[in-house]
Amino acid sequence: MQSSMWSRIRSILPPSVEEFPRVLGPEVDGAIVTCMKEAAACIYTSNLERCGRLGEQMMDYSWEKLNGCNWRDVSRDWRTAYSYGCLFKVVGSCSGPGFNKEEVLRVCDMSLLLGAEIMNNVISRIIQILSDPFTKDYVEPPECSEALSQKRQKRQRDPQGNEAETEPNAAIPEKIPCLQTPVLRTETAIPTVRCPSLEHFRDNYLIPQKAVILEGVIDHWPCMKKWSVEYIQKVAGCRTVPVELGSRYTDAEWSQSLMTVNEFINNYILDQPARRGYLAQHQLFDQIRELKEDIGIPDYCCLGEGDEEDITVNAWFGPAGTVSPLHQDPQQNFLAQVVGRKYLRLYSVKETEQLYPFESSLLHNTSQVDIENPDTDKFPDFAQAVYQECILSPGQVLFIPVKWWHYVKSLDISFSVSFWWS
Ligand SMILES: O=C(O)CCC(=O)C(=O)O
Ligand SMILES: [Fe+2]
Repeated sequence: MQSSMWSRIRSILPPSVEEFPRVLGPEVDGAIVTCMKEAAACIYTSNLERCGRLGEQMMDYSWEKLNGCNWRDVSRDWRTAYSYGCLFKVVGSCSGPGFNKEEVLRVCDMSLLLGAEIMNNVISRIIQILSDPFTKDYVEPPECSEALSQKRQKRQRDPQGNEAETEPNAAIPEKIPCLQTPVLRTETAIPTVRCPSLEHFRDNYLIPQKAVILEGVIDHWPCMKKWSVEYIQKVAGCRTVPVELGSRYTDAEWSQSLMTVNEFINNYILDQPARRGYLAQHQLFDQIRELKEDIGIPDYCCLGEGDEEDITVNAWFGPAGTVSPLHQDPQQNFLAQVVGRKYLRLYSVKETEQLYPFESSLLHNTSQVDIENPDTDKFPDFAQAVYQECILSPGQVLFIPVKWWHYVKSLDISFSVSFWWS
């Protein structure tokens, strides 16, 4: 069984040990450099079990370096060493007995999430092989199938309590309530335009920096028909992703954790746990190619000066009730709503003083005000700040001008995709 998987992985590795990369950056200890040389040699002497063990050692050792300081200070050399460790471990696991696809995928994802790109994206290419149903030892991961689909129910309730037939792709379980839909005032409503021309959008919204909801611009994206909790589980269930735990990132007890999409969905979407979980601000589409094929890039991004590769595409997937506290970002944003609804409140840059940004450099782009329950003694000018708001529904794309403050709360199980561009 394993031989097919291993032979496909072997075929994308360099043909001889001489062609295997030898160099790790100068910051990496000599012991790890030696480990790497030996592990590489093991591939070509078919000592694959030892290769896997050495990979594990490299991962463990580099792990300490990756976690010993702030993420932004972690050296690229150590991230590279970590990824080589992952590669060797994968070689050991795919070639030996007891091959466990989920475990191998987990190691690959750890490399994508924490490591650096190595050998022309070899880890992503291994993931492709693992995900290819025509590779002989492909097995449907148990968590991705039967047991979970049985957990789901066929009907949903709207906030008023009326029963509605669920769309075939909605698959929202009945026990997850939707939040009460806020009632919006017409004076504060963000305007909506249908398929504006590039020039119209540029002249009326981009240049004057005005928020607007675009309609009809993502209807043709496959995600609009395909995405549901069930589909995400099918395509990505066994993949490891970062999840934010806690009500909001400004809370003291907020943290982040790595878990599989199945664990996230079972524990934080299908169940109602004490802590909220949110797969937030993650570049999921760089990690999972199949999902990237379901989305596009809004045409209006071409009005920016950057190239398409400079656009940061983030996934935001979570239950009803996720909150992104009032904050601003340094780029223009198209927030595309694919599944469920979100309430958004926007304040222009002009209102900044009345929003009381935190003073620390880490949180200076975040307001101290809890906008749903503002402390008027501490933040007396907040009530005067002028805002706009909307309920963003599936198929709508909100343009949030650069540095505009935004507060976001999901009203249903929700999946949005944001495009940060300049
Ligand atoms: O949807 C959310 O929770 C936050 C989205 C956001 O802040 C962004 O796209 O910049
Ligand atoms: Fe944001």
